Amino acid sequence: MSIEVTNVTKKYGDFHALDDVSVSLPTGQLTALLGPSGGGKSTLLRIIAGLDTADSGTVAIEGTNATKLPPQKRNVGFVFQHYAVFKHMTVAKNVAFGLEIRKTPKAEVKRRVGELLELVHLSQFADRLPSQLSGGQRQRMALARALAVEPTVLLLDEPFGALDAKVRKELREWLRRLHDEVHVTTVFVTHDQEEAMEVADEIVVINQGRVEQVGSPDELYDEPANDFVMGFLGEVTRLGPVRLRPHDVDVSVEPGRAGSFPGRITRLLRVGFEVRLQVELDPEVASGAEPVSVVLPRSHARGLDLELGSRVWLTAAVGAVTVPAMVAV
Ligand SMILES: Nc1ncnc2c1ncn2[C@@H]1O[C@H](COP(=O)(O)OP(=O)(O)OP(=O)(O)O)[C@@H](O)[C@H]1O
Repeated sequence: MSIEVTNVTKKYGDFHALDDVSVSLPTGQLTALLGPSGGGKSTLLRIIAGLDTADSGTVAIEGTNATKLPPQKRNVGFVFQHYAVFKHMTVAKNVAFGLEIRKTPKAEVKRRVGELLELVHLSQFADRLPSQLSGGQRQRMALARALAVEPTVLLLDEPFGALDAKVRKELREWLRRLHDEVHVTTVFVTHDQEEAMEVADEIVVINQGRVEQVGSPDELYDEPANDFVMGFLGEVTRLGPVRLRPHDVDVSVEPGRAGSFPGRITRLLRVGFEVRLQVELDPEVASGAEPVSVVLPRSHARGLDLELGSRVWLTAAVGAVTVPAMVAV
């Protein structure tokens, strides 16, 4: 394991920002710390980086107990959302900075900076100032700078947070490819589940200072440990005593299936190749419950001849992922 966080607790006054957190992050992996705002993701990242200290618990990096080591002795590189670049230095100089303060020979610095700029596709901008780059290019420069000193671990705190959706998406794909090329153990913080699902090998879901679940994107999506994880990773609806994904609700236009819930379509929306329904269940089976959300392929909806007001019977599809609803009907 590259990073071993064991029983870490961090309090601010009476408030538990992290409450007995333990996680193991394997070498060479790209891990996302995912969770809602204020959940403790950045605090955990800062404790791994050595920018903050835990009240109790330990952090080991590549087998070395790093709990009391200052950041510069941990061999970690980091990139934060509002990265402090040296505005008066060129892109190449910014990337070279870490190597120069380590007294790396000039020729070696030049070679390494050339390689890194190529890696992040900024070779043609080597002599520009950071202010002459786009936001996405600046973040790539920040990554090159963090990678320059060949860190054991790369820590990224919402690295693409301040960028617009399109650039964000491009950088995500690029980060994944970069990671596949250099294989440095990388941990990044995000509150965006799509970003985590798309980029990470493994996701650590953090909420209210605790780890809710650790797993691959598929594991989390298909086998959420609890209601919170399920709801955080995608749309969820309630059908009687369970919660499930809207595309896991089966629709029939005839009664008779065991355990089916009768209702009426109160909303029908075609979005691209799918149809989204809202179904109000009959009061006898679900008095006062929220309408059930259902998503089905357009061809399927057409086959059933569904319209606004149609009577339907809903069941959980065979093999659907379900978790118990908080309050049973
Ligand atoms: N220096 C501090 N003093 C007091 N409280 C703090 C401090 N730093 C963080 N906190 C609190 O600790 C909690 C966790 O903060 P943290 O920044 O780790 O959350 P986060 O999950 O990274 O959220 P976000 O996505 O909004 O950055 C928050 O409620 C925050 O207000």
